[in-house]
Amino acid sequence: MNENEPRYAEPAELKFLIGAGAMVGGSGRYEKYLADLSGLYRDTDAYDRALSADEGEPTYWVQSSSIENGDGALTIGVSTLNPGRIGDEFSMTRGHIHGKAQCAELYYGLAGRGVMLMETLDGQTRAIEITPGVAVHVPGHWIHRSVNVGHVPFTTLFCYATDAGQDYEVIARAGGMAKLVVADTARWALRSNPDHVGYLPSEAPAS
Ligand SMILES: O=P(O)(O)OC[C@H]1O[C@](O)(CO)[C@@H](O)[C@@H]1O
Ligand SMILES: [Fe+2]
Repeated sequence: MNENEPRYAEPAELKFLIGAGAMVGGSGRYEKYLADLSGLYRDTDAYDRALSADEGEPTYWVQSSSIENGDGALTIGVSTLNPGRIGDEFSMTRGHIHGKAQCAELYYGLAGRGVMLMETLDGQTRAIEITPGVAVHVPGHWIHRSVNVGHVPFTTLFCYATDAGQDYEVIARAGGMAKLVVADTARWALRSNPDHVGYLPSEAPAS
């Protein structure tokens, strides 16, 4: 280490502008647009129609604070997912399992109404609704995806180990997650994904 480099990371103050789905004080930001989400929704005709009517707003955006690296470091941030439907599936994130599959994650609802859809490689599913004040503690080894089942942007605060990493291939190889979150008289319901061919437990990212 260079002797002029600070020995410790500088603590960060993070301000959550909840109505705006924004965080001040972070170090990174990315957006995902509908065009980036090809193959995510089962109804490809509905996806193509939505894409041709798309006005260029991101489907979701993520701001985060990562102030150190390596063992023990945390990434903290805010993720905002716009409402909408493609066919009868609600607007959702890509979903992933952590590259270090044993790493857990916290999601805390700040605004809107969403569902955290979680699945294991051996075929278990859980779906927990998140509204402001509700947190979901996602354990290691669970694939997870946020879904906006409301009418307004769904914003969560998240926190995970910086070196956890995200693996998107496990879902892609399985033909999507096992369950879809679809519109229903009870607002939302789970339905089996006809294209899902099952996860292979041996496909878990190396931990
Ligand atoms: O990485 P995905 O699956 O596109 O989803 C984005 C969400 O997951 C996170 O990457 C955190 O794991 C957040 O940034 C955000 O809430
Ligand atoms: Fe995650």
